[in-house]
Amino acid sequence: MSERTLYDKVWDRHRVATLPNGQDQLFVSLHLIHEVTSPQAFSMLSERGLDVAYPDRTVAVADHIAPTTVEGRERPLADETAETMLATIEENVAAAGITYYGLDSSEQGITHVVAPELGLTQPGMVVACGDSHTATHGALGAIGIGIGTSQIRDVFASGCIAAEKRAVRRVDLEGDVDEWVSAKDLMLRLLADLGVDGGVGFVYEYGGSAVERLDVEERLALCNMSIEGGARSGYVEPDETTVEYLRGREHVPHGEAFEALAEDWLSFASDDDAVYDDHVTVDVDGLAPMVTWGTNPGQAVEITEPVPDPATLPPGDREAAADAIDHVGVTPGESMQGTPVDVAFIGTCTNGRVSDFERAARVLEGRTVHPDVRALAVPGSQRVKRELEASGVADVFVDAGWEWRESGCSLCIGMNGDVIYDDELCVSASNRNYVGRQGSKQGRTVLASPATVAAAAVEGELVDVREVVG
Ligand SMILES: CC(C)[C@H](C(=O)O)[C@@H](O)C(=O)O
Ligand code: SF4
Repeated sequence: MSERTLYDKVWDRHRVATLPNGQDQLFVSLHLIHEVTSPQAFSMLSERGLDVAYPDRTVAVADHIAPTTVEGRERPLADETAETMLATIEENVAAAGITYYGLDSSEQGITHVVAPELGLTQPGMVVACGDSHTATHGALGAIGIGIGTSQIRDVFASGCIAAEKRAVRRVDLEGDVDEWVSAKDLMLRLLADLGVDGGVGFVYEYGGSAVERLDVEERLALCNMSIEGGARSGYVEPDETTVEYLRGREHVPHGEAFEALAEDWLSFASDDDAVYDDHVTVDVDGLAPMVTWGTNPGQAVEITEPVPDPATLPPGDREAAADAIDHVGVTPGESMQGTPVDVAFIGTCTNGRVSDFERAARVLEGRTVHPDVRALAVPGSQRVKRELEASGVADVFVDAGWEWRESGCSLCIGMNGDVIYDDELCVSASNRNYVGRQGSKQGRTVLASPATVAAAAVEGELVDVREVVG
């Protein structure tokens, strides 16, 4: 059969049945769980006297509440709620026989960082997780689906979810960009163009010259923020870059078995004559580094551009824009350059991987954090942390005056005690900037790439990283 997109192919491979209500019953290849959204689903399962059907397809981590200091990880945790969440997932995974990367595991980290780096996520899979950033896994040519509590229960009980097939929008990002402009910048451009609801009802297939050149870590950052644009899933077709990324990883086979599997993986790429429901092309040629000016990820501009005057925006966006401008304290008509920064944060399932820290370290080399800035580096996983410590990148951060922490979600969502205070402004390599997201209602979050965060940490204000590295 031809004319199929990757989404069609993965869907067809995993569809078990069509249900009476029109939804499809979809078999889940890999079920990732974490301490925040799994407890209730486990309770629902035991209320019905059911066991986890496929413990060997389920992998658990502790990430959201993970303290990021060694002392903070001592049990019981200081925060009672966090301790309860941790104790609950420990009990549940032990009873079900599920692999668990807890706080003392050398593989602990954020779900969406751990699964790709261990080769658990593979092309052609359906990856489900009770977390909206499950789209991340699409970077490897899988379909990542963020699911709710009752669906987590369903996967536990049957290995399947009931799901509706979405429309596929091909999103081509075309053009050449500077080496200091990353996937995060491309994504913020796309979000600014299409808005945070622009992708509702769609799955995004990312392509075009600017995407083809991205390595897998960059593709992970891109797909990660699909949900910020309203698309439940987003993916990049598997290619040789994908295959080489997975070669040698812990959960993929070796030798001939790998070559055979790789051939199957590549066959999931969309057919040349694949039919799409919609097609968007974004010209990213010469794009400057992006920053958000508001309180949603689509309120973003190039660092060289002015913050828009709400009156010039589409009528439906004006009120939110005016509120955002008021909250963040920026001036329409002026660029974000020169905005003072209190906190700098690099980490998360968007930009907490090895290459993110490496690129930021190139900015930090020989420079120090501005005296008014608190700078926090939180590797996305223990594996990322180890690798950066072995290569000397961690030393660059520490020498520049950053706090070098243990892995977890940390300041992305502030559930582990890492927060900003009062009306502090945090320039952050994370994916969400809603009011209160980082733990303070008056707090302000500016989303940017790791390189831009590093440059701001050094200068004490938002700057064009290209000027800092000169
Ligand atoms: C806590 C969790 C359910 C949530 C999500 O679904 O994404 C979190 O990871 C986030 O980023 O807001
Ligand atoms: S790092 Fe942030 S976005 Fe990612 S799973 Fe954790 S809280 Fe959610």
